[in-house]
Amino acid sequence: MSPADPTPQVVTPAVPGSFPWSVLHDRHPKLVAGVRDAHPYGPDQRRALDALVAESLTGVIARLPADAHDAARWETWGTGHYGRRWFDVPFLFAESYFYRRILDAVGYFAPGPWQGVDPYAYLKSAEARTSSPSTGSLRELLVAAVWGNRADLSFRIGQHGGPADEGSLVVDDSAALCAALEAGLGRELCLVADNAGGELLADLALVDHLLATGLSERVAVHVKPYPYFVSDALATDVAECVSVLDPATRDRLLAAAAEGRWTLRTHDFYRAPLSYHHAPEDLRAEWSAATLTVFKGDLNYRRLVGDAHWPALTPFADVVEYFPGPVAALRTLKCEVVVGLAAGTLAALDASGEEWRVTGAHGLLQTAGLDSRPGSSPAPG
Ligand SMILES: O=P(O)(O)OC[C@H]1O[C@](O)(CO)[C@@H](O)[C@@H]1O
Repeated sequence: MSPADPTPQVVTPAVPGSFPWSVLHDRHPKLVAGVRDAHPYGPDQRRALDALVAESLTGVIARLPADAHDAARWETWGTGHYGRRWFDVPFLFAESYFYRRILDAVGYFAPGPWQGVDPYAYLKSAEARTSSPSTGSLRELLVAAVWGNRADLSFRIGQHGGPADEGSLVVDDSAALCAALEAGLGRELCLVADNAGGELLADLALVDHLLATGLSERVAVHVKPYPYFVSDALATDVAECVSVLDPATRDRLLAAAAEGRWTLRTHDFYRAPLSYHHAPEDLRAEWSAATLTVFKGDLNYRRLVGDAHWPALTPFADVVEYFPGPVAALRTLKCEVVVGLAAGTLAALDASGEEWRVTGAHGLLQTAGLDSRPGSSPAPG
């Protein structure tokens, strides 16, 4: 499919038994039960969490309270979705808004004792403290950053247990990426982080390597502005991960931060229920100023390519042509969306009888625009 072809259908949770349907129907209730049981929440918070689950399963999507600090933002982001069944709206909206509503239910934004208390911190800390950072060559660190993306706590709540060892890369552009990095493409690198814990430790090992070897002069790690999709990394998670690193790596990273060579950034749009085609100008300007932007994880991939039923053979470069600079995606496959496969790979995966798109057994390291600056392509929805 070229950018001129009709855009593919947006993913929704409408079909019973489909993967997105099972996330809303099975995974979200389990996730809420886990959060509720792990905290000394009072009756109001418990009631609000249970009501949210009931609403998502059998009700229609309610608006945020009018006095929520971001009510206007969500009014715009959710245009056309309020009052509809949760299963009848785009999957990306249903998931993102569900996570926003959990924060409302537990009082994350309300003045009081629970303000700013990350409801997923208990999972993240355990993960950070039991994972070990990766070591090795540039390629090994890049590949470790792919498999680090298995460390996704919302994924663990689902019925699929990701295998512990390395799986297969269904697209492996690591040779081209290493060559480009060694030629200076990572000079001003932007890494859009995904999960805290083991994944973030792998990402920090990569960042440290790039800075220590001089392949990067500066690295900006982009994190979420508030808790999102269970395990997504916040600045506090970065601080926690730095604290469990070996002393030499920790000192190098702290020195890089102190000198402004390693920075943390965030942007409100990172918690938007929209693909990156819709990113505001200031965020696009940050990506565009980077010599290379690396997107980590499954959700970032969905947002980068557009959360749509792309034919898997669609070239990655065509789909991300809109992106304002060279780009790499490092993820394990935990949803139905994938592009850029070779025909033989797709045939073998389909013949395997596995649910290869969603189990996390497979990963990819995909690149585009390493030697050119792409222009623009349309959003799929
Ligand atoms: O943490 P990651 O790699 O972005 O993965 C999150 C994935 O989990 C899911 O939310 C399902 O629980 C997927 O829809 C999503 O793509």
